[in-house]
Amino acid sequence: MADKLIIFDTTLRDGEQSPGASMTKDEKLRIARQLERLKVDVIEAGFAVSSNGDFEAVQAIANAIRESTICSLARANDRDISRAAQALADAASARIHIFIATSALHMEKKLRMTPEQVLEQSRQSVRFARNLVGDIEFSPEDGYRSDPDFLCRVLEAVIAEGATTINVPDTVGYAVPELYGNFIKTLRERIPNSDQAIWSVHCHNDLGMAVANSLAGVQIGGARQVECTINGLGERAGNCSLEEVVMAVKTRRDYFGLDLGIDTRHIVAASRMVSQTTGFVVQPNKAVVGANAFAHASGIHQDGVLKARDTYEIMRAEDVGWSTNKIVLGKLSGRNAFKQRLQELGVSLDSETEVNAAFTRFKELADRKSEIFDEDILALISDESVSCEKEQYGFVSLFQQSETGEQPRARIVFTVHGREVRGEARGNGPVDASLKAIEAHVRSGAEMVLYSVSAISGSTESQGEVTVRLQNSGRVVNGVGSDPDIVVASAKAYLSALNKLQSKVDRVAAQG
Ligand SMILES: CC(=O)SCCNC(=O)CCNC(=O)[C@H](O)C(C)(C)COP(=O)(O)OP(=O)(O)OC[C@H]1O[C@@H](n2cnc3c(N)ncnc32)[C@H](O)[C@@H]1OP(=O)(O)O
Ligand SMILES: CC(C)C(=O)C(=O)O
Repeated sequence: MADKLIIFDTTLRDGEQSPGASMTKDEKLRIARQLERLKVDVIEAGFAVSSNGDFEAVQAIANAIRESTICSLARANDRDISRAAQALADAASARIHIFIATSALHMEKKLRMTPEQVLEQSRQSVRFARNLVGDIEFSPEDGYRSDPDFLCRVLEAVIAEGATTINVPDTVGYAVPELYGNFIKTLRERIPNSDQAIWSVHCHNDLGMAVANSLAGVQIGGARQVECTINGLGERAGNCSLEEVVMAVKTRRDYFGLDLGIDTRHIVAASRMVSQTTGFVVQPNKAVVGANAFAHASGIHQDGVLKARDTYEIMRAEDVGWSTNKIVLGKLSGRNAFKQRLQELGVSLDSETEVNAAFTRFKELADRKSEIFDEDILALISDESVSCEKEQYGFVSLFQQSETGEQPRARIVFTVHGREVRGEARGNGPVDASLKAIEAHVRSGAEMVLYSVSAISGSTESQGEVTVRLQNSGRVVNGVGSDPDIVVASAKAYLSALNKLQSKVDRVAAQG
């Protein structure tokens, strides 16, 4: 059987150390329940001594969560440890995480203690904690920048006192993968009782290498616990991101050869919950949980994914909690993706010529608009000019000008039986001026009985759809036009209605 990699989530402790990410007790409890659904092995719920609120949060989580081990951080002193033990009293499975800095810099400048004092305090604190809780994790803070000889002495001593997990933090994100992996390997080889503890990694992301360093600690160093946070939240540039490290180990099981207890289908929900709670937006290109992590925007990729998803996807979106992958239509999309979307929307065009006409219009639109929504496509298809039938009037271009205090004016170019004509007019508003500019040439005499505008999708980036109803000699027709520019959409709708009026006239004439 493969070794298991223990996932220790510290979103609620180190994640909360991110400036602005502080959480209430109820928020922490809600996230803890989601972490339990995710089947995280250990949840570091807080730092019980830090405030009454955090004590209560750790206590509430310890009371409520049954499936994960609940942990509280504590400095290497009796007061912190007692408070942690008190908060964890009702946990189904409790852990106290004791830390003290071991780098020369931290000992001298911050703790103002000699190495021998730190060694003795480490020993004593673990001994004290062991009388309260069986599961003790010990972290030499700034461990990666510590003198290895001294670190070996400290870690050997705390294991002898009963520490069950040894976590080697790269507190300031200074490590690089190979060196960090070898650092842990060396410690494990040099410390005689190293195999009496589980080795753990805790990496910060100051140089963007937290995940890579953690994985090197696992693969080269032999660590079997990774400390991480949802969305990589954490002090300064954050911690190793849970979703990335978990999916790396799962996706590359061929390389890591490790089992995980995580139910990855809850990852996206956890990411959203943490993002919503803290207000820290997840960047769209964030691995695994970013909105674009499973989205394809370019034609060649879309074509590949539609034929076989694994051409461009190394993980399944569904396995991390997305409902599916996404084909995002835009200016780089190709015909195959466009046709597939038409099919999904239940649109069937009669011929390849119609599809090509629609595709050309789609590309024109995509040049003006960064994302094409399904509603845009439906509007594009319903727009009469997709039809390959001969039309009398066709839109070409529009110029309009409006300024406060000035009467708007419009100049339009459109085709009449394929020949370009121009019209110019002033009106009460830009739309009125544009339609009058058409009428200046066409002189249909039709009466407008309805004009309505709606946004096709929810943002100002979306297309406007305009419906125009014209009435003439007892005939009533509707014209629809769509465009990101609603004045252009209005002109298109008007021309479309005129075409319908004209085709009714032609049909009546043909029927004799
Ligand atoms: C690398 C990490 O992420 S470590 C975790 C960091 N997280 C936090 O600090 C968040 C919660 N912290 C807090 O709420 C507060 O800092 C508290 C309650 C822990 C302590 O508050 P205060 O008692 O006011 O002390 P303050 O924070 O100003 O200074 C820290 C003290 O702890 C000492 N100390 C720091 N680390 C340790 C340690 N691991 N073990 C023992 N003492 C320590 C410092 O030397 C300093 O002691 P001093 O007051 O004698 O100079
Ligand atoms: C307490 C320890 C594990 C820590 O957060 C760090 O060193 O970054």
